[in-house]
Formats: sequence, structure tokens, C-alpha cells
Amino acid sequence: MSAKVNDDLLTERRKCEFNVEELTNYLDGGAQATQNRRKLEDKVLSTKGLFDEVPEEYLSHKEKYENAVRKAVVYYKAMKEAEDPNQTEQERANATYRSLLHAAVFKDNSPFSLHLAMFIPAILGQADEEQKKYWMKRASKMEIIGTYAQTELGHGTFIRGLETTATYDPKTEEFVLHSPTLTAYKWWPGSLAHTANYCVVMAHLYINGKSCGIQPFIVQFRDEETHQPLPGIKLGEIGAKLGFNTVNNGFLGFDQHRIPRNRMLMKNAQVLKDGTFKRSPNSKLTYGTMVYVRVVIVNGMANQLARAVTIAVRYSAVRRQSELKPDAGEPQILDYVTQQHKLFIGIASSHAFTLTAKWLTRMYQKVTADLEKGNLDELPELHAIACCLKAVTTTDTSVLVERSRTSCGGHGYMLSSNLPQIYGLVTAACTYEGENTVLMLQTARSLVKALEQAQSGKRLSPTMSYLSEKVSSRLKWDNSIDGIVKGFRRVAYGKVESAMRSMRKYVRSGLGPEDAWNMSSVQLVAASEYTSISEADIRQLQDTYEDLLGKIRPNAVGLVDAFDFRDQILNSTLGAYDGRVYERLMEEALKSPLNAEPVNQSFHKYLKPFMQGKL
Ligand SMILES: CCCCCCC/C=C/C(=O)SCCNC(=O)CCNC(=O)[C@H](O)C(C)(C)COP(=O)(O)OP(=O)(O)OC[C@H]1O[C@@H](n2cnc3c(N)ncnc32)[C@H](O)[C@@H]1OP(=O)(O)O
Ligand SMILES: Cc1cc2nc3c(=O)[nH]c(=O)nc-3n(C[C@H](O)[C@H](O)[C@H](O)COP(=O)(O)OP(=O)(O)OC[C@H]3O[C@@H](n4cnc5c(N)ncnc54)[C@H](O)[C@@H]3O)c2cc1C
Repeated sequence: MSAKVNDDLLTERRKCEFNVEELTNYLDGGAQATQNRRKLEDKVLSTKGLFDEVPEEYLSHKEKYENAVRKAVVYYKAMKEAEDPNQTEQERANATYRSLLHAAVFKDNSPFSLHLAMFIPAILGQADEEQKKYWMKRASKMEIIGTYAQTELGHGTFIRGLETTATYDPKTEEFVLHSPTLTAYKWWPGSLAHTANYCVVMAHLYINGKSCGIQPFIVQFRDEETHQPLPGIKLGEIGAKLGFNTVNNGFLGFDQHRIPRNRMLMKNAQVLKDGTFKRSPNSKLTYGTMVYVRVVIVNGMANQLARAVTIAVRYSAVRRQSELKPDAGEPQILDYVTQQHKLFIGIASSHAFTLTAKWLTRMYQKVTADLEKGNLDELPELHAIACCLKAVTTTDTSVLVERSRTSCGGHGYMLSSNLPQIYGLVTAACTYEGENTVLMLQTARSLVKALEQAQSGKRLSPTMSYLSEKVSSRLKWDNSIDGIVKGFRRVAYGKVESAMRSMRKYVRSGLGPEDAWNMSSVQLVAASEYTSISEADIRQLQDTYEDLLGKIRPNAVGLVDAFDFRDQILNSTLGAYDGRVYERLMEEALKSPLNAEPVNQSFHKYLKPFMQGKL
């Protein structure tokens, strides 16, 4: 018999003014997609061996990893077996697009995540047809496990500064991979330490002493039978982190390690047997895997944020605290307008990021199709937009997940709430796949170029077209959606123009263009992300905003129920559908090994002699 649902949550669900299932269907992309997703979740989550007897947080670093590998194998097989052969690839993708199924199994991500998130996309995007055929067969069957090894101990952002060398030897038709310094060691790649046996390595190619830029190489680094590191390979785990502690991030050093010529992924650039180098049509095509992952990250943020606000809103409907009016009893904390302010923006932002992710994915698919036909025209715009949206969504999600955590008081600080772990996952995305400031400056670079083109009368791409609408600064705008959008476009224009004016001022003062750029970079980042509105309108908007909070309040629980996350996926004592938070907090607390005995051995070993002055 299922446990009794908390009365306050029952009341909230009765108050809801819209059809929750309809919103769930919309988010999934239709009723059939919802059904497919639920069916997949039913199948996979009923698999034995997927869940932890002892909560992960009570395991050692090593035990956590070993347990995660155990689960990764079970989970991967369960996902494969759950695949519906009658579904198209697109239907399968839709069924997992919103599902955070893996989150039910891995609180801190899977040791297989890089294989699926980057190793396979790198092969698809960087290998020529023959290479793709061979490596995709092995990788998709998990005959090999791979990762993406680009970052080094000494370089992450500045890819052109990577030190790992790949020197072509025409006599043996091999590349010699080498880490000339400690800072050249690959450092960070997930699964690298003990899980994977292959990786795509980004290395500096040299032929006859001449630099041919950063190129991708597929490299085996562990024996497929014994899993021993191959000769000339130094491997290890980089240590405990804020999160991602079961992703097995590692380091790898090469000592004159030889690989055959056909291990350079040659879709874009090629090296012929005699060492002739055939350049890529655009050297930045090598960076294509990063653009893809930045696009994927936007959708990931929407889902993780939805998970966090689901936990916090349900808890806020159950938790009663303080006194809003004398003798009126303790109110639900969700009735405090400050609590609504903290949480409802998270609900809205998750929906905004979901819609943005869909738009960006369509743009990515179009540009990628164009690239296949040799049309690179829209690659710069895709790069700029992907940088901006990855940076903005990861920054905002980190802020809003942390706000969800702190809005749950002390219980939000418990690992059993799962809010700290969700924060650990999303805040990492502010750094990986391009640190956010660096990416915002990439967008700013495109904005400045676009404004210069607009000022010389050239047509701009759709996403930059607001820079050619030199809207009058006396623009009157109202509180309509159209009015607000017009206001934001006006402000965004002003930010870019101001940054550009600042750079020109520095150049006139005698600074070189690079120093002028650096001096204006705070404004440039603001121009890429920041929009603010003038004082007079804030009051008007503020009234509208507070009025809106009141309208959302009766629907808050319905809105998070519509995200349709199962309890196993929320993995939270505070966010379960039934709202039995106190019973769950106690159940989880009692799983602590420290509760196995009333008196811990440290009393007899240390405390007692200490308190009796014998230590
Ligand atoms: C969701 C799944 C879970 C994932 C788990 C975590 C996995 C994490 C993996 C990683 O972190 S992999 C490593 C990621 N590393 C990075 O993202 C590095 C970031 N750095 C860069 O992207 C580049 O170095 C830079 C910041 C773009 C600077 O490079 P560079 O100095 O060479 O370029 P610029 O001189 O600034 O620009 C030159 C020119 O090139 C254009 N451009 C740059 N990057 C791209 C690109 N990716 N695609 C297309 N075009 C690009 C840039 O716009 C400039 O164009 P112009 O203005 O000169 O026309
Ligand atoms: C959880 C996690 C997983 C990761 N997984 C992988 C992986 O699987 N494979 C992989 O290859 N890498 C991986 N990375 C590495 C990641 O890509 C790098 O950390 C990232 O690119 C930043 O590089 P860095 O750490 O060397 O910082 P740096 O590049 O040294 O930057 C440090 C700081 O300097 C400032 N800065 C740097 N350059 C500029 C600039 N041009 N303008 C202004 N400010 C600047 C920024 O404030 C930046 O935060 C992972 C990282 C994390 C945190």
C-alpha cells in the first residue's frame, strides 16, 4: 500500500488551475513521447542491482568509483534491453531528451559519461567515413570505452597552447605522441584514470619540424585484455573534487608513444603517407565536438534546474515555519513572497532553457548539415550563440540551484536532499566545455564585429539583427511582452555600443588593440550576457512581477509535478511526490554507519582517556 501523501501537498494539487498532464505532454513533445519516456523509465528502473544498499555518501572515494562502475554496467545493459525496436532513433532520442534517468543511478555522474557525451561525438564529427565505420562499430557496442583528452595540466582554455605533440614519422608512417613537460600531461578527461582504454587526443601536429596545428587522434592507452597501461603511457586519477567523484577524471602522459597514421581522425585535415599535409577548410572545424557538447549542455541545464526546483517547491509546500499573522498558526513557507521570488524564477527559467535548447539544437542540426555540403557560412554564428547560451544557462542554473538549496534551510544542506550534489553537477558546467567568461568573450568578439558591419550598412545574421536597429534612446516602451523585448534589445544594443566606444577610447589613448580589448573586457562580457532596464520602468515591472507571483502560487506544485520526475530520479528526502519529508530524513539518517552502534569506539580509544586526563 503506497504511503499516505502529505495533506498540504494534497491540498496544493487540488488547488492547481491547469491540466498537469497536458504540460507534461507539451514538455515531452506530445502524449506519445510522454508514454515512451515513462515506459523506458519503468523498464530501466525495475532493473535489479541499479541502486545502492549503503548511500554513496558513506563510501570511500575508491568504493564510490568501484560501485559506480558496477552500476554503469548494469545500467548500460538495462538501457539497451529497454530500447523499443519499433521506435525510430528520433523517438528514442525524444524519450531520453527530458529524462534524467541516469540521475536515478548516479548522484555524481557515470564513469561512462565521456564515452557517450564526447568520445562518440568526436568520432562522428572528426573521423573520415572509413574511420567512422570502424570505430563507431566498436564504440557503439561498448567493445571499447573512450574519452576526450584535450585539457592539459597547464592549458585548458588556450587550445593553441596545448603542449602534447604528435610528430609524423614518414619512414614508419606513424605519429609519435609525446608529453614534453609535466604541464603537457592530459589532465581532467573523464573515465581516463581507470575506466577507458581509448581516447580522442587533441595534440599539436608537426611534420618535418613544421607546425600543422591542433589535430584529433584516436589513441589506445590500455591493453584490451589486461587493461594494463601500454608502454610509454603514464596514467592516474586526479583526486577528489567538488562533484563528479564517480566520473574517474584522470591524467595521462605520453613518452614517445607511437600510433599508426590512420589514427589521426582525418575528416577535416589529412596527412598522406609521404607526410603531405592537407589543410582543413577551416581550422576551427577541429573544435566541432566542443560546439556540440555546448549545445547539449543547455538542455541538460533545463532538466537539472527542473529537478532542483521540484525538490524545493514540494518541500516548501510541506514545510511550515514561523508566524505570518498572530495566532494564525505556522504557514507553509511557500506562502512567503520571498520564497516564491526565490523559486518561481527557477521554474520559469527551466522552461525558457528547454525552449532555447530546442531552438539551438535545430540551429546546430542545420549548420552541421550545411558543413557536410561544404557551406561554412553560419559556423561563426553558431559558435558565438552556443558559447553565449552555454555560459548564460550554466551560470543561471548554478545560481538558481544554489538558491533552491538555501531556500530549504538546514535540510537543503543534507546530502540526502540531493540539492548539494545537483549543485556540484551544474556548477562544473560553468567551467568544462569552455570556462564561461572565456566563452562570453567569444560571443563579444562576434557582437563587436557585427556592430561594425551594421555601422557600415551591411546586413546582419538574424540573431545579431538587433544591432542594426539603432533604436532611438528615447524609445517609449510599455509592459507588454513586445514592449519588454524592445526594451531589452535597446539595452543590449547600448551595451555593445558602449563597450566598443570604450575600446576606441583606449586605442585613441595609445593602447594597442589587444590591450584595449582587455581593458574593455568587463563591459564586453556584460554586452554578451547582461541586460538591465531603466529605473522608471522597474517600479512598474516590479508591481507586475509581484502580482504574477501571486497568480503562480496556487499552481506552483502543479508546475513542478508537470516536470514528471520520479522519486528515484529526484533521489531526494525533500522532494518525493508524497511529501513525507520527515520520515524520509530519519530513514536516510539511520543508514549512516555511525548509527550501527550507540557508543562509537572512539569514546573508549580517545574521548574517555582524554576526559579523564589520561591522554
Ligand atoms: C553534457 C555532457 C557532460 C560532459 C561532461 C564534461 C566533459 C567536459 C569536457 C571538456 O571540458 S573538453 C575541453 C573543453 N575545452 C574548451 O572548451 C576550451 C575553450 N577554449 C576554446 O574554445 C578556444 O581556445 C577559444 C576560447 C575559442 C580561443 O581559441 P583561439 O584563441 O584559438 O581563438 P580566437 O583567436 O579567440 O578565435 C579565432 C577564431 O576562431 C573562431 N572560433 C573559436 N572557436 C571556435 C569554434 N569552436 N567553432 C568555430 N569558430 C571558432 C573565433 O570565433 C575566431 O573567429 P574570428 O573572430 O577570427 O573570425
Ligand atoms: C568537472 C570537469 C570535467 C572536465 N572534463 C574534461 C574532459 O573530459 N576532457 C577535457 O579535455 N577537459 C575536461 N575538463 C577541463 C575543462 O575543459 C577546463 O577546466 C576548462 O577548459 C578551463 O581550463 P582550465 O581549467 O585550464 O582553466 P584556465 O584556462 O587556466 O582558466 C582559468 C581562469 O583564467 C581566466 N581566463 C583564462 N583564459 C581567459 C581569457 N582568454 N580571457 C579571460 N579570462 C581568462 C578565467 O577566469 C578562467 O576561469 C573538465 C573540467 C571539469 C571542471
